[in-house]
Amino acid sequence: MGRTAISAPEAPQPIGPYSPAVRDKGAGLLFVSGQTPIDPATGELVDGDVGTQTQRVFANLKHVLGAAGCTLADVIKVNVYLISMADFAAVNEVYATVFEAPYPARTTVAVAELPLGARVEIELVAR
Ligand SMILES: C=C(N)C(=O)O
Repeated sequence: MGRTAISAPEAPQPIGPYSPAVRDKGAGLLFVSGQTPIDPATGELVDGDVGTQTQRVFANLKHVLGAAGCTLADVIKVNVYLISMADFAAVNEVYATVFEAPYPARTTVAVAELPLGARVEIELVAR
């Protein structure tokens, strides 16, 4: 199997049957599962607005990337899921503090719902 699961003890544990990240050795890519704003200390969503939620999501993503020996500088593609495009500007504000140009490619979509009632979920591809 070309799939190597990455476990990330400092990140929230998966809330379903998936791995925090999977490395594809052949392609040299790391696929990081969508992170929601779960506080790993409590296992619950952080209190606060979408900006606070986005900060928590990136903290979680950094833990998963770190467990795979990667950083945000290794990220090439980002998928952002929101429950409302009214949150787009607030998410971009946080996003611009965590990535530097040249920015990864990115897609942002609004969906009907996210797990646990989160306002934002973000997944990554890194190399
Ligand atoms: C939170 C997730 N990544 C999921 O449920 O797929």
